[in-house]
Amino acid sequence: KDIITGRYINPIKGRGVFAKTPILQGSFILEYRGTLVEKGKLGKINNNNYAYFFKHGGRDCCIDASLDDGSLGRLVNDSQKPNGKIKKIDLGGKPHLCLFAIKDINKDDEITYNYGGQDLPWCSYCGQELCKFVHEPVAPAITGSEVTSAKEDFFRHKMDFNGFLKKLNFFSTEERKTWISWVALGQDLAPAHTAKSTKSWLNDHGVGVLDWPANSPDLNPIENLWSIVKRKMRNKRPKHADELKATVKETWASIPPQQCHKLITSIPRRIEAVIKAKGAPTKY
Ligand SMILES: C[S@@+](CC[C@H](N)C(=O)[O-])C[C@H]1O[C@@H](n2cnc3c(N)ncnc32)[C@H](O)[C@@H]1O
Repeated sequence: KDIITGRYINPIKGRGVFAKTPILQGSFILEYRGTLVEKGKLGKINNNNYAYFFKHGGRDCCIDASLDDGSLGRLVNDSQKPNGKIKKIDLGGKPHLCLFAIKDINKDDEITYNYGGQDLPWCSYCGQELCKFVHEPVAPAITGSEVTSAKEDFFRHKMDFNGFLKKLNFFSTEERKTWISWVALGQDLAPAHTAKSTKSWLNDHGVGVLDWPANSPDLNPIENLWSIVKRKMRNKRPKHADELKATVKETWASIPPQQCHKLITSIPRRIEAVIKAKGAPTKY
């Protein structure tokens, strides 16, 4: 941590790792730390942004760094022109994923390595105007537990859709479409959602909408989330509309991201249950 630091970059890229001092080619930078998960248990790893898959002794393994333990390896971003490379080092039979500098790195440069995918969502904007934005920090440095990523906030529930769109106002319409194409809006068939004006607004703004079967709240984890909010608010007695709004917001913000994550990862089980019940109601 003497030579590197974590820093919030922007709403799209989230956080990243930067050099605090020049780092010479060949130097050890950090270890990608987390929980080692071996074959047989890989199915239990939620497909998260912090899982590093690799082979060890011919077996499929993964370092699951989804738990924020304050280590910086989990914050290193992907690049097609990286200045670092992960090497697996065996210590007493246990693999360690170590990041080394593959070129001289200047102070304040972002540390990156190639995740190994050509079709990762952010690869599509390479070389475009948006690329500059993504590589230029726009926010002041925030470190430690204060670090938040607006994109994660959005995905994990804290930011509402309008907030997300506001952030997207940085971009041209075309660029916006690229980013919005990462997400699809899941909404039921309530008349307000299917109204002509809503549909044309979503269409004009390039927002994809998931196909949604009628009468299927058991497929939609938002229903469980709202029911948690309602339960938590049972004993609250707001006196007027503004107080009600504030209480809903406060209750919503008190739901830990893990709870949302749990609901999201239940989707495959929900789908299986609905198929098994041939479309009839399930326990969800
Ligand atoms: C291991 S995390 C890296 C740290 C992450 N930026 C954060 O704030 O927690 C991997 C995630 O970072 C984001 N990411 C990594 N490289 C990126 C890039 N070149 N452009 C945009 N987002 C990137 C993606 O959301 C990816 O799933």
